[in-house]
Amino acid sequence: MSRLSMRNVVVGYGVEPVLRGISLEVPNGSLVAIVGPSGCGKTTLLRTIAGLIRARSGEVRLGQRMVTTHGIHLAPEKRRIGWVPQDAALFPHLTVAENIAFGLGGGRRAARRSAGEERVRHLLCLVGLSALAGRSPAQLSGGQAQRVALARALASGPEVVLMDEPFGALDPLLRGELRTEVRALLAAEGMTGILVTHDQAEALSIADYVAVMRDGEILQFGTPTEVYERPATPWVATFVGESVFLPGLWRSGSVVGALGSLEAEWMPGDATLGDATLGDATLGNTVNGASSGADLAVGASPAGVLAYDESGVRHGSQLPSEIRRSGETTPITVVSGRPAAGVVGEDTPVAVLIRPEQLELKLIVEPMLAQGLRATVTAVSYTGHDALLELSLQSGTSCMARVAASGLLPVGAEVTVEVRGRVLAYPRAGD
Ligand SMILES: Nc1ncnc2c1ncn2[C@@H]1O[C@H](COP(=O)(O)OP(=O)(O)OP(=O)(O)O)[C@@H](O)[C@H]1O
Repeated sequence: MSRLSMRNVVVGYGVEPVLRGISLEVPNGSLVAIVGPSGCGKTTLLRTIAGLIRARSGEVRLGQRMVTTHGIHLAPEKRRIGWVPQDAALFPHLTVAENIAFGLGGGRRAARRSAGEERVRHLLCLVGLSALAGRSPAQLSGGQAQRVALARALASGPEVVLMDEPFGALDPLLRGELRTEVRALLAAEGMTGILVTHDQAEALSIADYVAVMRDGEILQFGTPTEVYERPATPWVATFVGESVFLPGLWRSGSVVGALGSLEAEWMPGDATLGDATLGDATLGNTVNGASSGADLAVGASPAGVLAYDESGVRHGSQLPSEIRRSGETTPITVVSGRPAAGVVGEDTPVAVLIRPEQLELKLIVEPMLAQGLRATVTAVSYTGHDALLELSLQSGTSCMARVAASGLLPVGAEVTVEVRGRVLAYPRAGD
């Protein structure tokens, strides 16, 4: 069941929309991380859910309640939303317990009265601050203040807790600790959370689902593993993690390029696929009654990319962003796709995604005996637990490999390179 559902939401401050047809289904009790470059609309998305800004069109549903739709805009205080801002924003003249009680509603006076209530004591205990109930915010560390802000947001038992960069101002160690705590707290209260973060690693490590935004659109919504291992587009791949893209040629199920012949999977990507490409795709959201996970066929023609349902009815004209039926256009997200065997033309130029950890390196000790593809280490970026090595392949192509710090190799080392697992092949725009 979806706790939060958004369909086709368009929001803007001026003429140009900032959110351009957002559709999102957040399952009950899950934690969703929203990532995307600065200015792409993450905070605007949270503000829209909270009702702090009116949508121009589209629908927002919280649980069973439609809170935004044509002509309807439920006031923020009636939405049962908890909000955790970046800087805690506690009331300086209220104690810790009173700040938490403020979240129960009724204003400051009511907060002073209800500071000793069972619910407040429970929340103080939940965030580990029972001993500091009587302190003023000025006497708290940054991490403690954020815990109070979280408890305040949870106080009224909201349907959804929105968190806008809640750990942004904290040092990395505390950040790590607090995010684990927040996840546990939301789970303990059975609440649904939406977290905006600038830290991709944080998003991938704590969220049940990650939404990757760019220019007011959600490019991909999926589990951290789906988003990292099967990014919808090359841009998403690069945004969520270290990526190496190498050119190659598609040969029915494999790609031939600088790293030899690699087993590969075709990804529909956001570029034009060329003529007569047809394959399967999985719908990432709910559209016109077709539920999340429904199978679609994806095709491409010179006019654009098309989607078909099981009965062969054409649904869309511009995947992955829209689906059309009976003249109505609904945004969709295709979370996976692959061509029917043999349909992508042989020797179609592709960009191959390789994650640095997919490259296995072996130091060449006996050059005469070494077999396979060779490379030279040209730079080392040491991060403590592991390191990124830049490599120059025999062909002159550069790529990157991640190795454990214990397997660190010096600049100039000669190695053989092998690719672990399947690689992803994206159509190369403009070829
Ligand atoms: N009150 C406002 N009035 C006019 N434009 C605004 C307003 N708030 C935000 N914007 C614009 O809307 C766009 C999206 O802003 P938003 O704050 O939602 O982005 P963001 O992804 O949260 O960015 P960041 O990661 O930097 O916090 C930006 O271009 C911003 O300049």
